[in-house]
Amino acid sequence: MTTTPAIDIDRLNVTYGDFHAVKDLSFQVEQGELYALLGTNGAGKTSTLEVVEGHRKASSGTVRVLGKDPSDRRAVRPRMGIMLQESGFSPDLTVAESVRLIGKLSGRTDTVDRVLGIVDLTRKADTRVSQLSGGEKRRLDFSTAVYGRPELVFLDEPTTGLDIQSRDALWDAVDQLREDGSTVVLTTHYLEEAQQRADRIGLMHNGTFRHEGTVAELTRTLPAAIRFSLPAGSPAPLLQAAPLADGSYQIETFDLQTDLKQLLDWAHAHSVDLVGLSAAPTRLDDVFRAIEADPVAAA
Ligand SMILES: Nc1ncnc2c1ncn2[C@@H]1O[C@H](COP(=O)(O)OP(=O)(O)OP(=O)(O)O)[C@@H](O)[C@H]1O
Repeated sequence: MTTTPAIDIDRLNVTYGDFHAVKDLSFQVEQGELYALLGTNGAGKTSTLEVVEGHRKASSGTVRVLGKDPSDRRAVRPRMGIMLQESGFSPDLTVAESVRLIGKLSGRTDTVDRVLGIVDLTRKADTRVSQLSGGEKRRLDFSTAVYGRPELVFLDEPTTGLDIQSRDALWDAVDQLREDGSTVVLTTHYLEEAQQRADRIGLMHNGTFRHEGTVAELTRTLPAAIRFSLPAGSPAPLLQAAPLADGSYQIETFDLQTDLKQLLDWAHAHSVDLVGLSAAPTRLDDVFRAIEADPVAAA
C-alpha cells in the first residue's frame, strides 16, 4: 500500500520581482520521516518552507501538504506544528498563558502541564515571557511543535542558543514525537545535528537542490582523507599518497577501508611508523564546502 507523502512538491518556483529564489524544486517528504532541508545562505530554504507552511503563495508549481493545498489553512494548520526562529510570544504573557494560546490558535488538544514538562518550563509557568533567558524562550518556542502532537512538525534552527542539556532534551522530545508518528522537517546550520538525525537531506544552493539523499549518499559524493607523516629516512610511500605543504601525506579515497588496510600493510612490510595517522570519513561539512567552492555550482 502506498501512503500519501506528508509533503509533495512538484516544480516549485518562488520569485521576488525579477529575482528567482526557488527554481523548479521538486521533492517529497514521506510520512514519519525526519527530513533536513539544508543549504547555503540565501539558498531558498525559507522561501520554500513559507510556501509549504501556507505563509506564501507559490509563483508556480504544485505543493501538497498532508494531501491538501497549504493555502487551505483551516484544513492544514491544526495538523502542523511550526517552531519558527522567533515565535513572537507577547512579552507580557506568562509562560503558561503563552502555551494555552498555542492550544487556542492551533485548535489541537493537549494539557499545558504536559507541554511545560516536555519543554522543561514547569518551574517558569508563571514567569512573564519578557523575563525568560534566551534558551528558555527557545524552549517556549518549541512548545508550538509539541502541543497536541501535530502530524507534521517544522523545526527552524531549533537548537540555536540552547545549552547541551536543553539540546539533548529537545532531541529526546523530537524522538518521542516521531515515535507518536509525526513527520519532522528540520532546517539548521548545525550540520552535525542533521548528520546524526536526518533520514534524508535536501541540500539547496541558489534556489535548487545540489544533492538529495541519505547522509551516506551525500557523503559518498566526495572522497574521504587519510593523513600521516613519515619519519626521516623512510622509503617513498605508496603512489597515491600526495605530499602536502607541511611535509605530511594525504590519500584521498572513495574506499576508506581498503585503502587504509593497504597503507597499514605497506607500513608493516617496510617497518615504518605512520606518524599522526588519521582517517576521516567525509562529513556533511565537506559536502557543503565543496558546493561553496565549486564555481559552476556557485554560478
Ligand atoms: N521578500 C523578499 N524580497 C526579495 N528577495 C527576497 C525576499 N525574501 C528572500 N529573498 C531573497 O531570496 C533568496 C532566498 O532567500 P531565503 O530566505 O529563502 O534563503 P534561505 O535559504 O532561507 O537563507 P538563509 O540560510 O540565509 O536564511 C535570497 O537571495 C534572499 O535575499
